[in-house]
Amino acid sequence: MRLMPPSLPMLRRALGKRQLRLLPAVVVLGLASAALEGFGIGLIIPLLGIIMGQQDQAGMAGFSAVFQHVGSDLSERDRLIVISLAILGSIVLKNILAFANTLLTTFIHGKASHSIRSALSEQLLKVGYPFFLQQSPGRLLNIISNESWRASDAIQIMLAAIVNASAAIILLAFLLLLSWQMTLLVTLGLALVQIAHAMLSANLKAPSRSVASRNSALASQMLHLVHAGRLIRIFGQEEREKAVFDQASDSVRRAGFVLLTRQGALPPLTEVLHAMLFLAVVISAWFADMNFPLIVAFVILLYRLQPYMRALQMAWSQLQGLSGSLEEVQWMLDPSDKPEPPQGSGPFHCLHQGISFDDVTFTYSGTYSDTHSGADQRAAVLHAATFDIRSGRSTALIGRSGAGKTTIVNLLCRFVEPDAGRILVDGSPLNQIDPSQWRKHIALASQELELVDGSIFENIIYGQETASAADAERAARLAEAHEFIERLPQGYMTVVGYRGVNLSAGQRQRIALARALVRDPDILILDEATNAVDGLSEAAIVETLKSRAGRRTTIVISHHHSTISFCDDVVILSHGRVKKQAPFAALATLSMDELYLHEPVDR
Ligand SMILES: Nc1ncnc2c1ncn2[C@@H]1O[C@H](COP(=O)(O)OP(=O)(O)OP(=O)(O)O)[C@@H](O)[C@H]1O
Repeated sequence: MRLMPPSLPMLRRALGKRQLRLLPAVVVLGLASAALEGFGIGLIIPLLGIIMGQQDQAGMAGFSAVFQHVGSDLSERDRLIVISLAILGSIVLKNILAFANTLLTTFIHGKASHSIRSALSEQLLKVGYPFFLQQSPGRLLNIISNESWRASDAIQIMLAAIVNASAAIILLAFLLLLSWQMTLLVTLGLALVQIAHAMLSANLKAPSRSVASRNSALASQMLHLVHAGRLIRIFGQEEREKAVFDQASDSVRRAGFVLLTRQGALPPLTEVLHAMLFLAVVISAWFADMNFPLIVAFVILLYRLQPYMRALQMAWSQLQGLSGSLEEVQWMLDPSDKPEPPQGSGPFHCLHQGISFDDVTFTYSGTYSDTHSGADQRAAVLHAATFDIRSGRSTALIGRSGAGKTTIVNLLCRFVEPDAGRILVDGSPLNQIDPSQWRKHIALASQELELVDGSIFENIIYGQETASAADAERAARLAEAHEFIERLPQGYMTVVGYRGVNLSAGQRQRIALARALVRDPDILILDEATNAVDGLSEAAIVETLKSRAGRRTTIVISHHHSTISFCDDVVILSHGRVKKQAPFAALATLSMDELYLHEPVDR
């Protein structure tokens, strides 16, 4: 049985140093309002004494006798009024303090929730790119959109538990001062109830995890419906997809039902156990021949204690019920099992001689599902690749589909790192260069890089915020995009929509190319960057690139002869191996198919 609530370190981290410093104030306010409540209830002893004409202190000792003394030098009438006003005053003050505590805990909860979401987004931005190749997007979406909110709920539950625990401690102290024997009985009873509660709560972890994993699967299904709208319709898969979605949704319902029914059994059970305890105390007090006002004060205190104790015990089971969500959030925030971001701190100012791949071997690591199904054995996609990309020249990377061209781009941009071999930049290992400095000198236009949901202008200057409207227009002209942008009713201010859905594929590509060109990069990488552009526009783009070749290092990946026609060098890849590197002029007469089939060089 766990004595600590689950994922406490994660919650502590979410609270942060500043919010943790506010926790003592929560405790003090909780203690003070409970003390006022206990004080008010204690004053019932003299109040009842006056009403019942029972002014003697028979059966009273210590603290209860102190209460019985309150206002004893006043007349009976005045004493009644003063004690009543004191009771009312303590109730008003107690509620003011309770409200102040609500404000404080709400503030802390809001800050902590924000800090969880912010930490999640930071982790997503910081983590090494292979993380996204390994993890299911549905799982990540579920953690950010669902589980993070549940983790926030856990913080609220914990804060409420602190307030309830403070109140319970004070009320127990008052009980102790009234009668230590009876309090011992109460404490023993409460401990037994807590043990029963903790044993039953332990059953909540498994269903909680099951809810979290089924929610991930449902989120994947939702993503699929959103992204595959055309695919589903053209293949007439609506009914099948509906059935798959309903199954995923129903599976969440079933897992949730198990969790909620197990959780739901706890409050009635706790209430019955508390009622039994309450009656046991009343009966014992009667047998012990306690003074009547004292019994009343004790019973009222006990009655007031019960909701706090019940809330504390429910907090325990609620935290257990949220353990699946907390574990998911904790997993995402934990950097220890995540791919590291690229390292290196060396400066990079500009490319002088060139980039060399020296015996580079690379294998994509398995996805999350592969790892879990034991199918983590992947073949290398680059085998001891050795070739040069010379500075100030244009190099074409060609090869059949799956040959490893985009993988080379991923390695160059440091999205992934070689398993063996080295990539050298002007003779220095790339992995020793500061990745952000390196990437500042690269611009990538690729079929996979999406547009952001904003205007065309925002898309062109993305990552180059200092660029002016004139810069954006110049880049758009180079990318053969200016003409069509001008024809749009809102011109450069046209909103492209999510992933650029409002534009054609060729228009999207030209904007992506303009986005790369506006950076005026040292190294320009075009990975199938114009394959959806019409022939005329593509020819014009190639002409532009040709006229500007020599000003920068350009790497072009394409299956079209015309697109690579301006290149100085060509690297031919086949099944992850470099078959040949040669000046393009020497092979320019060969068709793409002939180039792909080119005989390997002897090494
Ligand atoms: N994220 C990934 N996880 C696992 N394997 C991958 C991943 N991305 C690519 N691969 C594999 O790596 C190999 C090379 O892929 P790559 O995308 O580099 O090929 P390519 O030459 O660019 O192909 P294309 O011309 O079709 O774009 C392929 O066999 C592919 O299946």
